[in-house]
Amino acid sequence: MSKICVLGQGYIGLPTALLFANNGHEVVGIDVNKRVVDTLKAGKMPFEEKGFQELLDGAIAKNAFRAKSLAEEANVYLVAVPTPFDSEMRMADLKYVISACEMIVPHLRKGNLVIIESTIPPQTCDKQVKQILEKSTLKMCEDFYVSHCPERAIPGNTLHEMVYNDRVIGGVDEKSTQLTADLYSSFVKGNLHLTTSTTAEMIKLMENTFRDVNIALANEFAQIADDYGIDVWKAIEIANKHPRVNILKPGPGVGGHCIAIDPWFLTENANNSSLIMMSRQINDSMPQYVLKMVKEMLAGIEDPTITVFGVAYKGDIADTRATPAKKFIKLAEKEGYKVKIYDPFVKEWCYPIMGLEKAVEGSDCIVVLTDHSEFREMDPRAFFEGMSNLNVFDTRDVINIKVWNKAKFNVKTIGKN
Ligand SMILES: NC(=O)c1ccc[n+]([C@@H]2O[C@H](COP(=O)([O-])OP(=O)(O)OC[C@H]3O[C@@H](n4cnc5c(N)ncnc54)[C@H](O)[C@@H]3O)[C@@H](O)[C@H]2O)c1
Ligand SMILES: CC(=O)N[C@@H]1[C@@H](OP(=O)(O)OP(=O)(O)OC[C@H]2O[C@@H](n3ccc(=O)[nH]c3=O)[C@H](O)[C@@H]2O)O[C@H](CO)[C@@H](O)[C@@H]1O
Repeated sequence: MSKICVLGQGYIGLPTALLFANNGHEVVGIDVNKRVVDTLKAGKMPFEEKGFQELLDGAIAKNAFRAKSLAEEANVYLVAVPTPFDSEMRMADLKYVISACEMIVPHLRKGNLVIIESTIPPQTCDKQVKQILEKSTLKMCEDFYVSHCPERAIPGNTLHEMVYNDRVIGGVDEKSTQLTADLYSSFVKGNLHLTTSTTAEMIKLMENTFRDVNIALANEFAQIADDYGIDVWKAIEIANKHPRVNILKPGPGVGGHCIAIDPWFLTENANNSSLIMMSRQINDSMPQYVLKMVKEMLAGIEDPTITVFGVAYKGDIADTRATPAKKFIKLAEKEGYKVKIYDPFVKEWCYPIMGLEKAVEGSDCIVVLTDHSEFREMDPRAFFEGMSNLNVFDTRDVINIKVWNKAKFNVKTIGKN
């Protein structure tokens, strides 16, 4: 059994802390946000996902988890704080990782293990983390151990993937790797892949960059297909029957906490990363492309009102971080459109979210930006009466075109025009 201090009680740190607590360890969850700590102290989850509350209840019942604001002595420190993108410098902003490591320094003792789960640029463990932790006067690899164990669970299915995904474990030396592997084997059922810290840092970024570049390719294919008047979705489906082809889906752009950010962590120190940067640019330009297509549909309508269906960054979750919907809405407003929003998952956002009927009232066009399952099954005859014009533009190929055509909608889909 280890005593583990987990710094950062967010989407990643909290479920990780609870998995350790439910599997034989004593865990202290540390967060600088008082609201998070108070909510946990009251036995409640600060955010919702499948299975989280049960895991918290289990950890509390075992007396294996408590939350507080300041770090304390432990055998293991696990860092899961944000690593946002500094858009001005085009670099990872490591201020939270640095402050978390500084919080550990006064408590660091011989034999301790420090694990960074936050996504970090290559060599962060070997350079910045080492430099800060050695302020304790202890020496890395002699007195204390460090590893990077990147988190690769997908939002929406976090718990399952935390337990069943393979894990990459990269220590700054072999002992760090082994200590970390022993610890994670207490709850991980996937394989543990042991490597160096710099390789582990690189692997995490490569995975998300691969996805970003693949989506950029799909988005470019969609625009080419629009020029030729063919259906890119069908074309991708058939191309993917090839045993060595796997093209992802086009859409309104790439959102979320990771895929739109992590590729930049690879470019910050690279001599040549033009493909990665170009892919970022293509994905970031998709809201403009969607607006161009919507404008074509609305030609001739004066002062149009549009209704956005879905502002979550992807389907069936309430997460709006870095959602491409925000850029689309800003561009549409700049164009002079009145924008109303419906999202069955998102309850509060920087723009007001309306009930379905109110959101479509007086609207000239529905623009589907998120692939929520509800949109797949939707029959517009249940709510379209108050609309001024019957147009729908689908950026996710999610609506049932036959059903919408029956309701007399003019339907357009990205990559299908
Ligand atoms: N969310 C995901 O799906 C996901 C998946 C894989 C990897 N990651 C990576 O994991 C890391 C954490 O992401 P997240 O989504 O959990 O972030 P989050 O914003 O949900 O939570 C981070 C928490 O850390 C706290 N914090 C900040 N500085 C602190 C400090 N010095 N000490 C203690 N707490 C501190 C914040 O108050 C916040 O509650 C990031 O590097 C992210 O890129 C996230
Ligand atoms: C390599 C990988 O799998 N990494 C995952 C990823 O999780 P995520 O939720 O951020 O990832 P996605 O589901 O890819 O969504 C991102 C955006 O891309 C859009 N999209 C997606 C597929 C597609 O075909 N066409 C699209 O347009 C989608 O709508 C959304 O806006 O990063 C996490 C943190 O590092 C990882 O932990 C997690 O494993």
